[in-house]
Amino acid sequence: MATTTRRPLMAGNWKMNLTHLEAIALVQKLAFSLNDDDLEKVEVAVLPPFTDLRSVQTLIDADRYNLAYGGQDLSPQDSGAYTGDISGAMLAKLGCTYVVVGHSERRQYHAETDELVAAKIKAAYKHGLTPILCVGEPLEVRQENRHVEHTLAQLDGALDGLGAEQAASIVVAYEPVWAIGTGEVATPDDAQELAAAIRERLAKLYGADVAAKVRVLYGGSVKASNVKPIMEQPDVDGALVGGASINADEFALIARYHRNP
Ligand SMILES: O=C[C@H](O)COP(=O)(O)O
Repeated sequence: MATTTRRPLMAGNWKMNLTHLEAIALVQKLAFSLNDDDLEKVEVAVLPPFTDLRSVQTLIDADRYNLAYGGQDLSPQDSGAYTGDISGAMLAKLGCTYVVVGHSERRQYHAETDELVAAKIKAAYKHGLTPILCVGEPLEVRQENRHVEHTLAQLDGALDGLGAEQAASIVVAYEPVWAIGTGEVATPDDAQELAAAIRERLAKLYGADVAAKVRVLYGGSVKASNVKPIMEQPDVDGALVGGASINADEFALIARYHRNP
């Protein structure tokens, strides 16, 4: 496998939390908790609800914070009669770098299929956004020891029709559903097993050079107290953090995990 230096990404998925005023307070606090050295070592991104994005954009631009941000979902369509949906063009106009695609909560509560996830990934690239593609198995699949094949099938489905040039910049988040919001975190070995399997599949699909560039995150009950051993795994390049990311102090500690003893 080709080796390359991948800058870790710590992305905070706020889910359906925080008003735009609370968003401003959190981003300010987060920015003050991280120094230039932290932000050189680790890329830090926030993924607020759509209603917060304009405020987050204005604050980050005005104060020149070295923080990235993005949306939690996008429509596969460019525009039109799709009530309640948000297009990639709208997110791009707000200065978003990232967009989460295929989160298990979207798959569960909005019946998102792999086909739809693949279409959303293409829409993200069309509008210059970097997808954070979420894959991962539910508890019963893990209990049947089919977690690797399940997760790789989701990956194959999501990447269907995607070229190597675009695949090289995707971010893949391995999120075992049983670890999301449950307090039950995967072991560092579990995270490494799937991160390595994802990279291997990317190498098979796109070649070793592409696979070596892709950042693979772990997500599921990440906290300041458990992030370091997960980040020490060779194929884990960051974390997609849910609950702990809406507390600025905790998320800052996660982002500067490298300072922890
Ligand atoms: O997107 C983030 C994941 O769903 C993890 O959420 P959590 O950290 O609350 O378990």
